[in-house]
Amino acid sequence: MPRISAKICGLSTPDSVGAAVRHGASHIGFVFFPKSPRHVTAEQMQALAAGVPGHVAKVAVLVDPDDELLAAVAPAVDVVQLHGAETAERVAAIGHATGLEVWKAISVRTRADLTAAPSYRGAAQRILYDAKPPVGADLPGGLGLRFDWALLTDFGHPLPWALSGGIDIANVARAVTTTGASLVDISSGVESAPGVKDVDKIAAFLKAIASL
Ligand SMILES: O=C(O)c1ccccc1NCC(=O)[C@H](O)[C@H](O)COP(=O)(O)O
Repeated sequence: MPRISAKICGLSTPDSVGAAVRHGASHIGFVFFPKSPRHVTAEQMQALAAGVPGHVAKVAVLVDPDDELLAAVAPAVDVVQLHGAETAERVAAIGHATGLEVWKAISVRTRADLTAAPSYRGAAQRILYDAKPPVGADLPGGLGLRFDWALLTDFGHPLPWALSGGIDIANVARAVTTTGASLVDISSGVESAPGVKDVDKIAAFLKAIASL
């Protein structure tokens, strides 16, 4: 079992899913957000997820999802990752309704942004710290942006957590050393263009993770 686990996010082709699974991703993410170049439909996700072995957790990345979308995607995944403005009450309700593990993404730019995390205790099972997008950005995540990882150095984490935002093969060792993360999430860093996953980058990244 590697010391550091990795979620490869924003997969939309059989090749990229295959590369993530073959090279040891612990989690694979599917984005349900029409404005995203990584957007997949529930039907596409079901086809992509069909052959994924049980030890690789499938994560549905959702932004303020309604109950209809949740009902469509939940049966085919293991985790729901909420990347919108979901309150703790909504996060808890989604957990109860789906019976799935729920992760809440927190957008971070300053230390003050971290104060949102404790409010999800008892509602989410994990916090995903991601970089805060610029005002007016089309996407709430998947922008390849980093936040100041030193903000997490002495933070008293209220829940299990993962580190996200602008991670790539060149900086992942520093990301892990600085923050103490044991689960990292990557999307743009293993792409050749927005939404286009590069199987060689996926393989190289997961190889690098395994050696940390
Ligand atoms: O990736 C997207 O397009 C996306 C769209 C809408 C909501 C969330 C999205 N991504 C969330 C993720 O989990 C990404 O992996 C995370 O933001 C890190 O992305 P990156 O900085 O590109 O590695």
